[in-house]
Amino acid sequence: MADPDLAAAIKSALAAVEIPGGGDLAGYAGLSDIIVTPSAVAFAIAVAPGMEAAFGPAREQAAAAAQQLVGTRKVMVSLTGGKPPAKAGPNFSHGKPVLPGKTPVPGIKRIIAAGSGKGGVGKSTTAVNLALALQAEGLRVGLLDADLYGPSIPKLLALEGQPAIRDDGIFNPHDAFGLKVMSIGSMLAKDQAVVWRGPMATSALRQLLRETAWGDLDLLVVDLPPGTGDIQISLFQQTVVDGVIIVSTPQDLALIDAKKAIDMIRRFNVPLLGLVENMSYFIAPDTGTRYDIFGSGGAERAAADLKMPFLGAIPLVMSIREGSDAGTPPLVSAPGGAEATAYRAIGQQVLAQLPAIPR
Ligand SMILES: Nc1ncnc2c1ncn2[C@@H]1O[C@H](COP(=O)(O)OP(=O)(O)OP(=O)(O)O)[C@@H](O)[C@H]1O
Repeated sequence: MADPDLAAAIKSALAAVEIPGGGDLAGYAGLSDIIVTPSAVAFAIAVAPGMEAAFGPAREQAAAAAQQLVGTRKVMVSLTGGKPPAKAGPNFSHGKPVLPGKTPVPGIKRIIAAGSGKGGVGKSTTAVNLALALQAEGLRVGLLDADLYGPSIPKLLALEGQPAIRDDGIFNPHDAFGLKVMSIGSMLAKDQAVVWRGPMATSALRQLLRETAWGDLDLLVVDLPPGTGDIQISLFQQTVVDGVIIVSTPQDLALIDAKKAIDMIRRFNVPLLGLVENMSYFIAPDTGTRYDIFGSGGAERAAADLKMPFLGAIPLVMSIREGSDAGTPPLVSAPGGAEATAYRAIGQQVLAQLPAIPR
């Protein structure tokens, strides 16, 4: 069945799901769009605060009804708190309609995410240095490590200990070089393996995002896990993400994987800010000579093919690896150096792509 037909069939099936207070889910104003991807089907039900438990059975019935129609695709139905939207019409953010179910995170003006098609391409390193680069532009910036399956931000920023928890159960984020930082990694014992099942992962994300005292932030950078899984779906469903940057290495294989991630982001109508090519070229530490070890221009051409901006290239340099491993990113250890300059140029491109941030 074609994707739009499948979404329509699921919506029809939801007419059989009763909701608290009378009526059915298909006709409920808090039902989001039904997103169909090659491997998953996802939608959200926005409910008034305190109504989550009452809507639990409707959520389960909706998931079961959808599962019957979608074969092996994975079904994700999330209940999102906050006020359901008024029936009168859609909300708007930056002139675009906001899907029902999406609620802003109080105090945060913009949210951007760093994603990649596969692991190990330097997404977390890029997210950290991009956050610092945006801070260097005068913004108040936070960083959320949503890579629940392989959190690396605590190491990259040398975060120590666990975040403090206030009496009301809200986390106080870490402060790292002026950034407000939360990572699931700082809540785990060292080297503890994490196996998150879908619902646990999404509720951990919700908690990190919404139960952290971020204060007033101009921008939050979210480090996503690689690929196209529960965390991405959950983030895009529950709040307005102003844009995603895709990090890729120059090898074609990585770009093929990146294409899948890009396709998914487009399906969720989240703006793609552009492609960053990491470990793009090598600079000899002794002579400063540049070597295009994988050929040049691959990611730039790929960005053009994918109709998305090319944000810039980051060299493959030992100082990035060593500084990252030691918890001192280049933006901190050598703010005027070539690496920091490359990240700052990308930060400026990102800001140029985003809607202006009100001050
Ligand atoms: N430009 C670079 N030059 C040299 N080393 C780099 C560069 N970018 C990242 N690295 C190194 O590559 C390794 C992987 O980086 P990182 O953890 O940021 O990748 P990732 O894509 O977030 O991976 P995962 O998704 O598995 O967490 C790290 O050891 C990091 O220090």
